[in-house]
Amino acid sequence: MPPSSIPVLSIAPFLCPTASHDEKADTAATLDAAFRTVGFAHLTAHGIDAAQVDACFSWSKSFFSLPPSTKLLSPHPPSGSHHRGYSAPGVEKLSQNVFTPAELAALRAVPDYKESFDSGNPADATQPNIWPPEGVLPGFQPFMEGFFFELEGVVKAVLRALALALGLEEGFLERKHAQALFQLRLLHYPPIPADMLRKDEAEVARIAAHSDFGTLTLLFQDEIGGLEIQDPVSRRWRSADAVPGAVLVNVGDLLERWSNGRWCSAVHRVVGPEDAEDMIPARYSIPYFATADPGTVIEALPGCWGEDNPKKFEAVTAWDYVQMRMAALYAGSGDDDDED
Ligand SMILES: O=C(O)CCC(=O)C(=O)O
Ligand SMILES: [Fe+2]
Repeated sequence: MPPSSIPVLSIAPFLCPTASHDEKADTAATLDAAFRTVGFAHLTAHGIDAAQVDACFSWSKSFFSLPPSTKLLSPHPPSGSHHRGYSAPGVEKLSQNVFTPAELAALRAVPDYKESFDSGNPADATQPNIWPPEGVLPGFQPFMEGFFFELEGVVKAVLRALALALGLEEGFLERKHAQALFQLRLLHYPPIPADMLRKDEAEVARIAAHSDFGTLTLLFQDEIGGLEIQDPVSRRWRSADAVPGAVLVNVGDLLERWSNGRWCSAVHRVVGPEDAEDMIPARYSIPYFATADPGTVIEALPGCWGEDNPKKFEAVTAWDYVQMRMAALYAGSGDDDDED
């Protein structure tokens, strides 16, 4: 496994009102290059206090440590289109590290061994938040609502950089995300026997290889590791461990389409850490999924097509695109997978 070669760049020029045009242009060009080749970048100077990120991980641990029956008081609805609340991994006794043959068999039946809690913009009427009942984890809801809006600020800074990279007016992409119908997800991968996650003969993944649906995803992860990104050209996997103080950002499928394939939505997965022996420890991560406002028409952006580079995709609204992807995801499965 080659060491991570995901570019690390400061997004500060798009958060600082006094940044010069040259500083912005440099950052925009670096981000553009990263998204054209890797589809991912580590962003430093993103403006979110380390203490806030730590606090979010603490809330996540507190939530997932609740008894299963308490977590299920804020259940993710059975439909795939309302992405809020708690989704269980489908096996019981999550917190135990002792696996009986029956439990191992149950584990094998679970494609992605993880549990999650999703929340979104409190103003999103189509997907209302589903919080734990009053008295369960006081302070959790206000923290998540505040953190949601902090992360919105980072997404918007990235969108300003991307617009500039295309020679567009800086607010062009940001305005297409004005409603901020985004999704903040807490993810917990419980401890699991190491041999079940061996890459060659993996029986379950922490999260199977996939690409994200929307425009951009931000990701904070703990130090356990295991996130891998597939190189879009060579198809080789490279590890994408956390860079202290940075947030990872990646291109989603909608942005790949919108940019006419200029920016790549790279396939990624979470596997067991390489040096794990008997048990792979728990892992926590915090993805934040951004997408364009539902009525936005997604067709090749200016600067992404021309005579030598024709439009590759038909125009579609952001809403229709998500519906189309959801329909494909849930077709025939009859279950409630929670892919983003
Ligand atoms: O847990 C991680 O590090 C990655 C999560 C992810 O890729 C996703 O939820 O889409
Ligand atoms: Fe993902």
